Amino acid sequence: MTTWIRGGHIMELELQKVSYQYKDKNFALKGIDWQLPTGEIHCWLGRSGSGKSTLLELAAGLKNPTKGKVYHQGHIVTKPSNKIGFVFQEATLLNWKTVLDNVLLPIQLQREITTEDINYAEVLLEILQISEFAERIPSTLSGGQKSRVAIARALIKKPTLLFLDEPFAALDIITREELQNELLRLNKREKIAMLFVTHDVTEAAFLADQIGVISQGEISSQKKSPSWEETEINRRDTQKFREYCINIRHLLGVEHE
Ligand SMILES: Nc1ncnc2c1ncn2[C@@H]1O[C@H](COP(=O)(O)OP(=O)(O)OP(=O)(O)O)[C@@H](O)[C@H]1O
Repeated sequence: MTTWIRGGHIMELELQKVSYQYKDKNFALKGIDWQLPTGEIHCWLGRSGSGKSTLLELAAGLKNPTKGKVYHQGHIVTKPSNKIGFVFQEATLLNWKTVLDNVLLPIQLQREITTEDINYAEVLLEILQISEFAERIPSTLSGGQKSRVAIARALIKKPTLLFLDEPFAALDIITREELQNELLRLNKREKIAMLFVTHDVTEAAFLADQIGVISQGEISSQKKSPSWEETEINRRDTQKFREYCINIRHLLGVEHE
């Protein structure tokens, strides 16, 4: 396997001059370059309609660029692979299956489920603190609990890279922050790289090692996160974090809260 090293870092994902145009030609992504090193969390932040979801779909191999190339671990991407997981805004769980079976679904679609798979699904439910709901059906869960199931399902095939498209947009702020904390813990514990799309400045500031601001189909600016000495839970209450959020708002072109 080719391993791509850039500036001493192994690249999980690399976009090289990626362009895309919808057939009606009303919207285009223009020559986007991006590098996501192994184990980091990057956020693409932008207003509605700026092209975040389109770019994420290109990065995940759900769409193919009109021009340019996408690489995962040095291999060119033309379709989704087992090494990636995807979490969408809607949890899209099957209501006729239990939570455990929903988590195992990506495996069931490919091959026979083994005891090892079930054990791993149970570990994921435990990490995401939803073990007690394993035998429930999704329609009996809250929005936040469903999001946890969707994350567990995205991790069942042990991806090295997780794509998340505004997964917490419909949740209340407290649940949202709990799940953001959970993602950080997962990232540290399992060393999974994440590419997270959001229009929420605080969410991007909290999660990302690097933020790319997307505006009208281009990455208009990039910002590397400061190093945080505070624990992940307390970080949001610090002056340093608030100032960082203001900086990012300026990059987005937002002058007032
Ligand atoms: N299938 C499609 N055909 C034509 N245009 C599309 C299609 N899907 C999206 N677009 C257009 O592409 C642009 C970018 O859409 P995209 O969904 O990537 O933006 P976004 O930043 O993710 O927005 P949001 O935050 O509202 O989800 C928009 O102008 C949208 O109208």
